[in-house]
Amino acid sequence: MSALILDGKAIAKQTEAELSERVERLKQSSGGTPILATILVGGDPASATYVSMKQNACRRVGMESIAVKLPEETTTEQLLSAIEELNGNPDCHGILLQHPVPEQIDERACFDAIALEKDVDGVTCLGFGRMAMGEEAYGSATPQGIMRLLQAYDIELEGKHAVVVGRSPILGKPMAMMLLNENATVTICHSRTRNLPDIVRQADIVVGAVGKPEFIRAEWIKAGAVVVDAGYHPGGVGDIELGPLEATATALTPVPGGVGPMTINTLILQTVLAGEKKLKR
Ligand SMILES: Nc1nc2c(c(=O)[nH]1)N[C@@H](CN(C=O)c1ccc(C(=O)N[C@@H](CCC(=O)O)C(=O)O)cc1)CN2
Repeated sequence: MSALILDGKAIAKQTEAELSERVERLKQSSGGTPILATILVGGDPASATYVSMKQNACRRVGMESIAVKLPEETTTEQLLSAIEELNGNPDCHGILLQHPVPEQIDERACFDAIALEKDVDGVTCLGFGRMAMGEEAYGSATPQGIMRLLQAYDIELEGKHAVVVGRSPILGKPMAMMLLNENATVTICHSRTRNLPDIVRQADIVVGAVGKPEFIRAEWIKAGAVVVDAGYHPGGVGDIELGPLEATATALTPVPGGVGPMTINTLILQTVLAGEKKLKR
């Protein structure tokens, strides 16, 4: 067996072509352009890279972005007031607060200050709750990107046992809810799960979302499983030991070029949707 490669880079590129046309049509019909505000707090180099990748993606589809850059010593109150200003800015359709923020900041309070209609990165509790209940909401960008990637390759989810390893607020938890909403049977594992390899061995679909390089070993994963790796670590490795799985899995997301590009693409797609809602009148 040779695993089908779920090529996030290719799907994102294809979607960008469609989004460029939508943005152009919106400009023609309304005179307006979808605008994403990006907020970067502090000097973490990886975060700065991801934010500039998001701004570049805005440019590629003809959108604009507003860059807010705040110093390392920013307080929760200062960040809340920057978010409030963007909430009240009629030209801004979506707000991205790059995670992680410096440790003195109450990140949850700041995420939750983002107005629901501008939460195009899907980080608010309100958005999460609505998504989990099957109501309209923008999904958290990485798990929503994974769902879009699985859908693009017609991967069946109904009745399948999905094991999500990781329970973070913007990845593992929403991932589990999204899979559940598509009628998968979902197990969420985490750092205190006992017998992790035995649970992973039962999975038809494995999602690695732990943030530790190659923590999930290839030998834990049964032949024929669908393998989704949401990790990205220096050296181009993810959370799963992917090498041997190329010969045994049904399908897998590569690192790089799998989930990462879909994360950014989903943020852009959801900002276009938010722009369309505001500008198409
Ligand atoms: N507010 C948010 N913060 C963070 C999120 C998020 O979705 N919202 N996700 C991650 C980081 N992230 C986006 O912010 C991200 C990470 C990696 C990639 C990516 O495309 N990686 C490439 C490889 C990297 C490279 O080329 O340098 C790949 O996998 O192909 C995109 C987005 C944490 N913070």
